[in-house]
Amino acid sequence: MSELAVHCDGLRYCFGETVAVDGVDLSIRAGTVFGLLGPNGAGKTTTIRMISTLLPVPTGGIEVFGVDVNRRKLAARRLIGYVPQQLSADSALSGRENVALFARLFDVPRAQRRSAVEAALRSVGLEEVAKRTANTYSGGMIRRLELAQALVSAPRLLVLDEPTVGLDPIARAGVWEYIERVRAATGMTVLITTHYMEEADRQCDRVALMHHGRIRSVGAPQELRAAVGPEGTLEDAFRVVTGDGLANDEGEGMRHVRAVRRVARRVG
Ligand SMILES: Nc1ncnc2c1ncn2[C@@H]1O[C@H](COP(=O)(O)OP(=O)(O)OP(=O)(O)O)[C@@H](O)[C@H]1O
Repeated sequence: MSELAVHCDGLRYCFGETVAVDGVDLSIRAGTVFGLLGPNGAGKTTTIRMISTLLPVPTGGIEVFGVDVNRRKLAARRLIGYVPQQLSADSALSGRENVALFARLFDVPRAQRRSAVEAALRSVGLEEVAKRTANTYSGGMIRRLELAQALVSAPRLLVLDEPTVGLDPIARAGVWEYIERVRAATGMTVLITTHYMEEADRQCDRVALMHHGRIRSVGAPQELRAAVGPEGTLEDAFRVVTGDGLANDEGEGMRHVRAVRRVARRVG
């Protein structure tokens, strides 16, 4: 069997009375693109924050490339690049300065920093505009800049929380083109959360359907679709396994994220 990039066993996480993650088991093979799908509040962000060492693992276990994230947090963190849902780029800094900041934060050795920053900018097609401050970038360019920030430490696992939310279809396709290009060049494993079912269907090797803190189904998109019939979509598969739709995917939470991303760009 091929190497596992991520292995989660019996994950559970509560915020007070709210059970955000409720017994999640997950295995992600190295070199694949894996999508964690579900509506707002399903528990996706909490799950990937535990995998990325940004939240402790109170119950259950997680290994990233065989490294226990609870016991060896720093070693695990070195393997992971994380792009959060919230803006992580500083709008007052240039593209290059933003990436350089992450190179320092992630302990890229000083002698390699300059070339690592240039390589990361090149890998997302921003080398020509790297001198400009991030507040002059479009939404799609900012997302690519955030990708470069995560890539500068050459992670083996890239974790992206809703990488294309709030972008127009062309910008979304652009972000995916660069993710795919980097993956092909490096063999990196990619874990994304999304509520865009069609995008996951096109881009992911395997997906997990998450609802109310639990994984309801896992498989290749075509397997999950085929299980609901010849014309089945992932959305149909989701409805069948959860008895619920994604009707709230344009709800308060997502509107809020979009508004936050827009405002953060403007204040820069
Ligand atoms: N910091 C927090 N304090 C209290 N409750 C929280 C906190 N973060 C998340 N929750 C709750 O935990 C549950 C899971 O949230 P989570 O953000 O993991 O879901 P999600 O699937 O990523 O949705 P979204 O895409 O909206 O972030 C939700 O009920 C949410 O309200």
